[in-house]
Amino acid sequence: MSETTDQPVVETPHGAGKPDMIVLEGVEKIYPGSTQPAVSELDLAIPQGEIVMLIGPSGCGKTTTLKMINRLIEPTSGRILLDGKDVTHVNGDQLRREIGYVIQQGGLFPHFSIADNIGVVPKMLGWDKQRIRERADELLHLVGLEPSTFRDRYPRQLSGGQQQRVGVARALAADPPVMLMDEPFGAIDPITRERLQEEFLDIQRTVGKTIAFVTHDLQEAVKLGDKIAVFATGRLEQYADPDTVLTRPANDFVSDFVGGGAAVRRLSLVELAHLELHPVETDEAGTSGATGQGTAAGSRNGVAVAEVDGSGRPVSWRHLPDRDAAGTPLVTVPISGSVYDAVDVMLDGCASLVAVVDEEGRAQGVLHWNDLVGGLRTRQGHA
Ligand SMILES: Nc1ncnc2c1ncn2[C@@H]1O[C@H](COP(=O)(O)OP(=O)(O)OP(=O)(O)O)[C@@H](O)[C@H]1O
Repeated sequence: MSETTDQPVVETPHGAGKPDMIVLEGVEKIYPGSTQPAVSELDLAIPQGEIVMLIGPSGCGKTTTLKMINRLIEPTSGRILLDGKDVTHVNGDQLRREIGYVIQQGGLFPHFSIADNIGVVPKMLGWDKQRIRERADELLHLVGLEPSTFRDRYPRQLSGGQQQRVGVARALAADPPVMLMDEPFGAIDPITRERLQEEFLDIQRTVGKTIAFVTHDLQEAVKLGDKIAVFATGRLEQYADPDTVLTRPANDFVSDFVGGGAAVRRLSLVELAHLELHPVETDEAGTSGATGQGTAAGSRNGVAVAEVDGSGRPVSWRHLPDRDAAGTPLVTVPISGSVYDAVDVMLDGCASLVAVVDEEGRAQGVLHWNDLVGGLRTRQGHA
């Protein structure tokens, strides 16, 4: 176990060559009537285009920190810079129009239609109606909601996950460079939450915002964060990339917070697309083994062969080199996922191997349970 240090360990305060978009310098918050700072002498720099996850136990000052960035809460002392400009004393309302903000359950206005919810900030900025309408439709598309179905509905007519998507669309409406997200997926069931996380990463690949994101969930922090800021009460204990936080916790507090299971959590950092997978061949259902499409004669002793449906999607194992194909369930995982997702699918399906499939659902390779203990091999050029 590492020693407890007096200073927060800030290992990667800057992104490689990227300018810092959000900078907190010696920021402190002491609420009226309190003697203890809720946030104490905080230095934090978030590089442009990165997602930084703020995590820590309840009451440690995550939300206070987030709300000081858009000045919903005024810092007692210290400076906040956005894109190099000191915003500590600028007009707060003005500032908040330039910063996207997403909260739990979307925080939508119940009496506004979905389109009007998305258009709140553009309207304040004086955009004309046509432009606001077009922007709302564009963003509904981006977050996976069909505009013609959703634009005229009211928030109560949407599921929690759909409301959350609208919350993200609303925050993006005026294309702010910075987004603040306060447990946006906290109140969503685990399956929907995972889907929203994937979609959020997809959207971020398109929009490239600088994002400060509060979460309670370490797995979420590891999955979404370029960096993780771990807070104890009012204090930053470690600020580093997820792998470093999991493998080299800065002190006993972080070590205890990360807890057991760090090795399993790290599996979500290993992308299937970067792995050397076992080869797989395919036979269309109904064909005999020898004539199946894609099956090289004589190769099937050493190679897994999956039976595929008319669309080329694997449905069952026809041949497995070292086990009974008929008795082994065929489970699949998308190649855009991580080894963690593959393990999850294998455990869920009681399967000792998984077919990794592309976007169309076609088999690209196989990952075996044994690979996890025997050592995962990455493809050349990918660490
Ligand atoms: N308006 C307020 N007035 C007084 N104290 C406050 C106020 N808001 C928060 N606090 C206190 O400041 C501390 C930090 O609160 P904050 O909400 O930032 O924590 P958090 O890490 O976001 O917590 P949680 O994970 O439970 O949401 C807590 O002790 C809280 O009680």
